[in-house]
Amino acid sequence: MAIVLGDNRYGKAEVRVVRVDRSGDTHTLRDLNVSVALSGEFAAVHLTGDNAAVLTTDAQKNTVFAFAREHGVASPEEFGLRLARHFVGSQPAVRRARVTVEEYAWDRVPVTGHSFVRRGGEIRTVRVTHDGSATHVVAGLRGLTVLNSTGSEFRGYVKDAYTTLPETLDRVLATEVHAEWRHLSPTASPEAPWDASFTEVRRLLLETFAGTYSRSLQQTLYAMGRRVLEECPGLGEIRLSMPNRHHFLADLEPFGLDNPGAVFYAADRPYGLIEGTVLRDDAPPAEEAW
Ligand SMILES: O=c1[nH]c(=O)c2[nH]c(=O)[nH]c2[nH]1
Repeated sequence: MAIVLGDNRYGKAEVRVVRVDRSGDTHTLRDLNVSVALSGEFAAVHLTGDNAAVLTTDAQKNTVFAFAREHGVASPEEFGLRLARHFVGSQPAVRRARVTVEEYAWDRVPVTGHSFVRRGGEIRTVRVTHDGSATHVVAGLRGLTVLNSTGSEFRGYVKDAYTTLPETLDRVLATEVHAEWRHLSPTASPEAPWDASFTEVRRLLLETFAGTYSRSLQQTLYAMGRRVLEECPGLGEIRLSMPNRHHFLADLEPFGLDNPGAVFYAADRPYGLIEGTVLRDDAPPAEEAW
């Protein structure tokens, strides 16, 4: 009996690359999750610790970003083919490359040429509270994921000993809106046009996110809440919770490539979490509604 190495592969999993094409006023967006798995002549790596044949998973990740910049992303198939052929063609030890690509679909928000809403994943919510006399309806949504590929800056903040974030005049602003709004009691009857009301608030949130030039996500949050209350007199209060889904500019300088807002790394965690309530100052408080 001998113990032997069986099937094996290695690579970088879930490279979250976002390619923005800014040619013209109307931007286009490709949002991919790319995984690479290489296999071939890698017995020595496992058996003796000899790394001579290893193309690092870090380099594989860099290749994904560099190819997105150099060649663009015409389709996930084209991008996957280009990568797989590159790894097999350039590395003698690699006999097989498996490139897995997930694409997240975004629809345009027609207000601007640079605003997008992600397809799917959105949930409408309702909380009804009734105690025999008073009734409260809190309607809402979560998972409304939106992105502006320009029209957002962030600067002028505190620079303490631990601040390293560079100021920016142009960044991607993306968030997953979680919003709940409280209907004032007089409108809280079963016959009220609830669907129309929901559609209207959702439209206002989306349009305001898209149409607001942002100096911070906090400012955008307030603008969204304010617009909803201005347009919907039957609402007393809106609570918003908005994670800042950071999109960091990929550093392509080591590969001799510039990156004028074209290729981003969509970070998963940690994320900034921006939360706030916007309310009418004359609305009766109703903590029990929440
Ligand atoms: O819109 C932002 N608000 C912040 O408070 C913040 N903090 C940070 O690091 N980036 C951002 N962006």
